[in-house]
Amino acid sequence: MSDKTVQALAEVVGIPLDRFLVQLKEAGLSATAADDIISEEEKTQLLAHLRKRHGKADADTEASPKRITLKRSTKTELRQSTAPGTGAKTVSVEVRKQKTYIKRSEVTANVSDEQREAEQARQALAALEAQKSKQAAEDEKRRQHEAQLKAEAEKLKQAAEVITESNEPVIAEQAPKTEQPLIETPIVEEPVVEAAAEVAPKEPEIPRLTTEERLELEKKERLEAAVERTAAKVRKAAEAKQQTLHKKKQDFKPTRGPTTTIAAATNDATPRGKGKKGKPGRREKPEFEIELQGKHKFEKPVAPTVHEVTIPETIIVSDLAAKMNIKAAEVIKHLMKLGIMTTINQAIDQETAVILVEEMGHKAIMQSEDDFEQEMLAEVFSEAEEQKLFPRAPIVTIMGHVDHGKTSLLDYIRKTRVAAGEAGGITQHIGAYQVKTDHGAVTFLDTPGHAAFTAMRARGAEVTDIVIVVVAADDGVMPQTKEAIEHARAANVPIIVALNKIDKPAANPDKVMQEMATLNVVPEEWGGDVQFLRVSAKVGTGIDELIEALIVQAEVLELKAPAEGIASGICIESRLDKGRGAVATVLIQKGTLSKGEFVLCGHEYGRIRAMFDEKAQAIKSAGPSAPVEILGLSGTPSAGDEFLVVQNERIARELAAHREDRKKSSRHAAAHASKLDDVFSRMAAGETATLNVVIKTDVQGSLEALRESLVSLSNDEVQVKCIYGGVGGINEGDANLALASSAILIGFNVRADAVARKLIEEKDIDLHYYSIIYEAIDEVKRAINGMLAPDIQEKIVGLAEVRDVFRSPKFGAIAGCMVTDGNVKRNLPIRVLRENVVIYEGQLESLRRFKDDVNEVKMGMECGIGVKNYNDVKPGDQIEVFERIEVKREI
Ligand SMILES: Nc1nc2c(ncn2[C@@H]2O[C@H](COP(=O)(O)OP(=O)(O)OP(=O)(O)O)[C@@H](O)[C@H]2O)c(=O)[nH]1
Repeated sequence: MSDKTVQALAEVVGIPLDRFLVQLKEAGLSATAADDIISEEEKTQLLAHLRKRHGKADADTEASPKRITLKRSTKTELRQSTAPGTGAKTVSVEVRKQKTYIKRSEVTANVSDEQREAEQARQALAALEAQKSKQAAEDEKRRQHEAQLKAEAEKLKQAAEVITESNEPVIAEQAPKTEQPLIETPIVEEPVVEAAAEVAPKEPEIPRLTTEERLELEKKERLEAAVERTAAKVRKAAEAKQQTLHKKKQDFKPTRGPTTTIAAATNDATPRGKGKKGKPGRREKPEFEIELQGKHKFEKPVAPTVHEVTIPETIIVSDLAAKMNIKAAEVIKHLMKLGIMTTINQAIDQETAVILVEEMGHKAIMQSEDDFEQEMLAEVFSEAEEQKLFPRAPIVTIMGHVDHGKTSLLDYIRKTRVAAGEAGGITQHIGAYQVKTDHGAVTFLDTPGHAAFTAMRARGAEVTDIVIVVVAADDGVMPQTKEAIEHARAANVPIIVALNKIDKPAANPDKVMQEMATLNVVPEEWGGDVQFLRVSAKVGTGIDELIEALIVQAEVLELKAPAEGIASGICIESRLDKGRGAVATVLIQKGTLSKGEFVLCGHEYGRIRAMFDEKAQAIKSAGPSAPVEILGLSGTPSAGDEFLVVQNERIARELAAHREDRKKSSRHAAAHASKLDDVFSRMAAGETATLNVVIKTDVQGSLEALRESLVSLSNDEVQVKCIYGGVGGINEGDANLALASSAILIGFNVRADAVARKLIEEKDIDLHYYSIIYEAIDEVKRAINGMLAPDIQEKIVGLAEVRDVFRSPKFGAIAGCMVTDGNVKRNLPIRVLRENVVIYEGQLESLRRFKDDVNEVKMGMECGIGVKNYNDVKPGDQIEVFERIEVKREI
């Protein structure tokens, strides 16, 4: 044990300091002040002195402890005199290690017994008073605190029961201890001890709390308070949940399955929370429970929803997914299971879509492309009665070879015939005009050339009634003359031949007639069925006769149309006018079109704000075969688009939207253009017995050979029909013709130009390039017989345009090129094209970028190309790089 100060020791033994100092002095110790240190020896000396003073034998001194040690529990015997004259009573005293001690009365040796007793009683009372008031204050404080806690969580007290209960014994434990006469030192005969022993049981000493104990107590109190608060929260939340659930149960309607699920789930969770007996257990998604009380709540579907999915002839994957209310990725995944690889923007056919939809548990409703339109149109025509048919003016297109006078002829007719009869003449070109004669009217489509004619046909618009084939009498039949004839025949439109430039001395109409006859266009005067008229677009010779011939032909054709009722027709051309908006020239085919009516044209619609004729005069209405300009459409429709009057804007809008959708789908859908691959299957299905081909070759000789060979492949089951054959590269007209006639395009040593390529790609026209005749024949033969073998197809991998030609002593002619498409690769075979016709086939000798030899040059880059064994490359030529790949085919 360490040395202590006088003050500390006085406190330990519970004697007032000044009295303790006196005792020290009596014991002969040197310490005189409170701060003086008392050593262990001095302590022993003090103890010996005290013992001596209290009458203990000196002999005891030997056995007495040499030091004062506070033991945890020591038992000693005290002798106490109960009354004067009686013997002393032995009291057994147990000393426990306590942190609080009873204050002992000051013992003074010098005072008399009475005085001592009085003094002791006074001091004991004072101490008691002080302790009592202190204890009372502490009790009051605790009571207040408890009252506060109880007020806070009165209802939830049991939540904190365990803790409260567990605390109580602690306090109770302390109480009995205070009742025990705890004496620091066994000074038996000291009256002070007597007093203490007597007083203590009556008025229990209140333990004086040390700082540590106070802190401990405060800590416990804080903990209790925290527990009470948390318990209160838990209780509150539990009550709220209980109320909500109760309310939910009351609100529950049998039809609302999802709510039941949630309620049940929440109910299950409740006991779990309570299981921890008031302890704040982990609550699962409290926000969710709070949300339940609000209006917005998630209702989890309990059963799969079956959608009725209308499926058009083709449908884009993303649209199909939207109709089933699922993600496109799901559709793609299911399609993959069906063995079909698609992308989100790809169209799938109706049959596949139906299988998929049914597989996914929905109901598929097959819808024809025209179902909706027919439905709507039925609405349009519901009021239309059987209309009486009246003869109508023929609609005429002029075709012919370059410079043979098509435009001149149209101009002459327009200027003379229209301007002569009508004041003001034609002030603007609107794509079509009408000529009136004594015998009737004739409508000319002011778009000369077979390209426009076929383009319109390719869009499905059969507008023309009669074709005038113009042949310059001084020039004769030329390639485009033949094309014009082929196109007219393909459209099954009667021909009238205008032998133009008859005013020219060199004109030789008989020679032209002969040439035409070889093309199976035999003049009437020679016993044929085609009218030939000698005209001059320059001087006007034979123009009247030409118009008369047209009227006669129209009569033969018995062209008739209802003059009244709902109007319909074809859009000839359209443009966007700065001041007037969308302007469309339409050709009325049926009925009467009036200003103010709602019109649907292609996927544009609107109310006709104004209507003009070819002389730009405002008109209120127009009948069959009349070309008119209309204002008020939402946009510019395409040439060949059908127009139709509808009852109201709603129908116009809905039909327009439907057509727009259709257009979107058809753009993605596989084109319906004929394919060599599926000829046999179509034949087998009884769909076709004809294989139409359009042939373009490098030279006339190849054309004839190929045409004859292909046509001769016809058998009892299938007929190969050459719709058109010509010399030169494949142009837009050829592509349109192939599309319009569902024909296969064959290019023999020729290539398609850029415009044609675009169209071929867009419409997915079946184009085949050949450089060996028997290969072409063989392939068509196999297609007919349904024996398509693995096909060696040529794939064009790159195209370079020759910009300049240099001479190199080493390589000869080097073509300075720009790669315009794909990649030019050094090791692949090449062809040199001039005006889309193959002029050479061979290998590359060198491929350079600047001075470096390279293996590949990409699109948009310049390069130098040396062609092996060929030095005749010219600027403007194209060098085509191709490879042969094997494609397995299926029928
Ligand atoms: N002498 C004479 N010249 C004519 C006649 N018709 C047209 N021409 C001339 O032939 C040339 C070509 O006439 P166009 O009307 O441009 O021929 P086109 O067929 O329309 O030509 P493209 O538009 O290039 O296809 C012009 O110089 C006309 O003046 C005619 O009957 N007699």
